[in-house]
Amino acid sequence: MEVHSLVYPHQLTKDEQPNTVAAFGFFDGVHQGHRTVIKKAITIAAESNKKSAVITFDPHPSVVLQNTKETIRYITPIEEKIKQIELLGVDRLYIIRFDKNLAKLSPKEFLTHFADELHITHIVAGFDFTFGHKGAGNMENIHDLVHLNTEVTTIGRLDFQGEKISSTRIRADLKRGKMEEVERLLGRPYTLGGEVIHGDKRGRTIGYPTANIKIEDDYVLPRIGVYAVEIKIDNEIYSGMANIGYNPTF
Ligand SMILES: Cc1cc2nc3c(=O)[nH]c(=O)nc-3n(C[C@H](O)[C@H](O)[C@H](O)COP(=O)(O)O)c2cc1C
Ligand SMILES: Nc1ncnc2c1ncn2[C@@H]1O[C@H](COP(=O)(O)OP(=O)(O)O)[C@@H](O)[C@H]1O
Repeated sequence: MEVHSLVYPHQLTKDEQPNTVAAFGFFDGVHQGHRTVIKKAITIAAESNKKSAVITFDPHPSVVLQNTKETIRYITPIEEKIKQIELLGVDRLYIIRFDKNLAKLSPKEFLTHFADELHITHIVAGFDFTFGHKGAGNMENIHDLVHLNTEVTTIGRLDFQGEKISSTRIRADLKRGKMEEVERLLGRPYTLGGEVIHGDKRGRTIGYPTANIKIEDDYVLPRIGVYAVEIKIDNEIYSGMANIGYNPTF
């Protein structure tokens, strides 16, 4: 997968880009709803002999729009999101930096710059996707805003047990430790990654070799507790137990 990080205004031109079908959205979690949108773009691309792409943003719009000093946490911080999107078999990923200038673009300007000028001739997004200043562009008015030759496919709402599958719902489930539900909504087990660092070397003395994982990316962590886990080290999978929390005794 080719990954392109773009800042508005980008310098790419239509002639340099392949004819592309792109899925648009923030895609935090790359959950079942997101996968349906992305897979649709891949299918259309294969049928029409075009390249498939995902257009996403970083950081989350709320960082810029609400001017928050709080660290925003993600189900899939950007590196994890890249990994998950690549696993779906997407040809190209465009990561657009969400900043104040981007937020000012009208829906029409947004489409001209990030669809037409990237040679995107087919846009795929979910029923509730919005774009442009104050989210004024949506999947209804997009038909009046896109280039005449650009096609649009809208994916209907994907539910689980009568409720929309959404990043907000998954974040809430992670915080409550409802990991089975998280897995169903994501379509895969929740994963996080980090570097193994030295601890107090206490575990090995009681028969449990431990790996202390330093989480540097901004993950939404599951509720404090002890979890059954699988650990991947150098492409080898091990079964284990993980403690998310503190050392109350030491
Ligand atoms: C089987 C097992 C039981 C543990 N029980 C406690 C405990 O009762 N209180 C505590 O503060 N930490 C407990 N720990 C956590 C350790 O203090 C330590 O944080 C952990 O093993 C990772 O660091 P290490 O590199 O020193 O092994 C336990 C760890 C293991 C593997
Ligand atoms: N449950 C769903 N069903 C259909 N499309 C969805 C669903 N959830 C998200 N999408 C679509 O996926 C893309 C990314 O959505 P985003 O706003 O990041 O998701 P969320 O609603 O999970 O916060 C958008 O095009 C959005 O419309």
